[in-house]
Amino acid sequence: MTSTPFLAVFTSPEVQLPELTSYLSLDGIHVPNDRPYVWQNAVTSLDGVIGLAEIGCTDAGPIAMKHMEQVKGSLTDWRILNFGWACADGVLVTGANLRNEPEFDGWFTRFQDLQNYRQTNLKSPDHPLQIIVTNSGELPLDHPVFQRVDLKVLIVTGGRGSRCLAERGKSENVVVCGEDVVDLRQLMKVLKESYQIQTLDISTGGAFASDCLNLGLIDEVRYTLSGQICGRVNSQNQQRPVLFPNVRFNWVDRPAGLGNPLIHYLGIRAVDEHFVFVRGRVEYR
Ligand SMILES: NC(=O)C1=CN([C@@H]2O[C@H](COP(=O)(O)OP(=O)(O)OC[C@H]3O[C@@H](n4cnc5c(N)ncnc54)[C@H](OP(=O)(O)O)[C@@H]3O)[C@@H](O)[C@H]2O)C=CC1
Ligand SMILES: Nc1nc(O)c(N)c(N[C@@H]2O[C@H](COP(=O)(O)O)[C@@H](O)[C@H]2O)n1
Repeated sequence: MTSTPFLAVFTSPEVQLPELTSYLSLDGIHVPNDRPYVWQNAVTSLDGVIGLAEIGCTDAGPIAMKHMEQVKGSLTDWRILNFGWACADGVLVTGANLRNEPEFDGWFTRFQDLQNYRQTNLKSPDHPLQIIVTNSGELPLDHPVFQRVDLKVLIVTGGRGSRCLAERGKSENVVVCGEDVVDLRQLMKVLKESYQIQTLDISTGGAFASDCLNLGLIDEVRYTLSGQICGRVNSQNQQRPVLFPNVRFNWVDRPAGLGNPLIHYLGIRAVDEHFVFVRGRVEYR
């Protein structure tokens, strides 16, 4: 078993496999009986912004400072995210991911060393199942993720979304979980029981992830804390998307027996002066 220091510095921004496996080891995790083991991955500014939402840059890249060549830690963030995709049986994204990233052709690792790790060490299929969750059914059906023959894609929706998709001729690989909107507990159960998903990466924005947190469905978080402070609105005075828009700190509304999420930090990493990387187990106190 690899040693997993609590606090450490990555020796290079292009963080190599031994340091990735040490930081993000899945040794000893407990996969619940009724759902996969679930982690969320996100990059966030210090004030909780996960996308600038400016015209021409609706993705997460600017928060990770991907456009700034001198910021080496953006590569580390990208490697950590890609390592999660390499380890997961399924990666879950939302309609918003597809609408905001019309050119991104799938949530699978782009690095050959991580792909080799997936296939040789984990003996997993070439790519994780691409799980796209939508309530409205308003998906761009010409998105590149639907064009790749090497990717298995599953759309999960409720009754409303399935009608919308059917009207547009899409019923293949569409699963209905819930009545009008998606029942997230049922979704997780179906992924485990019908699709054999033991490990699930949630690479969504904050709205979906915090709905899952509210229901106690996330076991682990992997956050890249970017040194940026973005402000809550974009140049058009519209709210920017944030990491925890829906977490309700209202004990009365919480499901019976489920306390508020509390992060128990498992590992903290640094690489250059712009980012801190944290991994934590979610406890529900
Ligand atoms: N910094 C980061 O790490 C990341 C940033 N992003 C960025 O975040 C922004 C989007 O964030 P955010 O608005 O929070 O979006 P989310 O990714 O959380 O997606 C919201 C959409 O997800 C679907 N959805 C939300 N909750 C549920 C639910 N309970 N059940 C079923 N479907 C649900 C709906 O899709 P529909 O409308 O189709 O019904 C909704 O519009 C984008 O700018 C994106 O680029 C995205 C991923 C990671
Ligand atoms: N943690 C993290 N770091 C980044 O740099 C990210 N971009 C994301 N977001 C996820 O990555 C997908 C592709 O994003 P880009 O188009 O490269 O910005 C995006 O769909 C999110 O799932 N997360």
